[in-house]
Amino acid sequence: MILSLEAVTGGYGEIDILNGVDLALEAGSILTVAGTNGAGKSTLAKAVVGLLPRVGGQIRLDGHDIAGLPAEERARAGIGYVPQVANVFPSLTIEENLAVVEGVVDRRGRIGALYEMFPALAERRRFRAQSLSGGERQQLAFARALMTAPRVMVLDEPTAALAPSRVADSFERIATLARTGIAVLLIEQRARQALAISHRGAILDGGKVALIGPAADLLADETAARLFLGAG
Ligand SMILES: Nc1ncnc2c1ncn2[C@@H]1O[C@H](COP(=O)(O)OP(=O)(O)OP(=O)(O)O)[C@@H](O)[C@H]1O
Repeated sequence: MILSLEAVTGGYGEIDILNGVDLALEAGSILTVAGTNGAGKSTLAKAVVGLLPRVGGQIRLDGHDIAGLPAEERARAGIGYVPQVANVFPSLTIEENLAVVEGVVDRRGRIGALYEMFPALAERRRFRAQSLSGGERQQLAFARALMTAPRVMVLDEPTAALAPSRVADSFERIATLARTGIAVLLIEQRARQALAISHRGAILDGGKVALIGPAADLLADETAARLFLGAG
């Protein structure tokens, strides 16, 4: 397992939002985390990447406990993150947004590879990020996270800001990413579509994993479907 969580707790103030989460993710696989609003999905993403003020339990990357490391060190260790609200620098150009990412080996080569993966960004490389659509900004945030060649990508609702016509493309890109060996922790409201490209799925409820298993089993599980998967 490239990433494993054991009895992870944590929250923002006194109250725990995560109440003992156990999860494991294999290299090159996609694990979808679904659940109702407020279940703690974004909080879980923050716990993994190091942005939650208070975390307990164990978070292991390649067997090493990283729960005590600050976000920059987790990024350096191989964890990429695309938050729900795309974090790009609006006044910088697309190329500058990629060029300013720290800790990159072979910056030119990396930017070239990412332009191949995101042709829309390549076309607009000299434009400021503020001129991009929501979906393009998401692509830029994605590309920024990939600059450091992460081994694990944590994606918090990557399709939320997309026009419906772009959603399938985005899921396809995520599937491609996993085929390159990157492990993907995918937080999604569009649970059915996300599970369709995932190896495993977990349902978070009240800050705990209520159900976990192969994605196909979750899709076929009537209780999961009724309670958690919704129409998406
Ligand atoms: N920065 C914060 N400070 C305090 N409480 C927060 C903060 N962010 C989230 N919460 C609370 O933590 C709980 C879980 O929120 P979280 O965003 O993790 O849920 P979620 O499952 O991602 O939901 P959604 O799908 O709506 O994003 C909610 O009760 C929310 O109000």
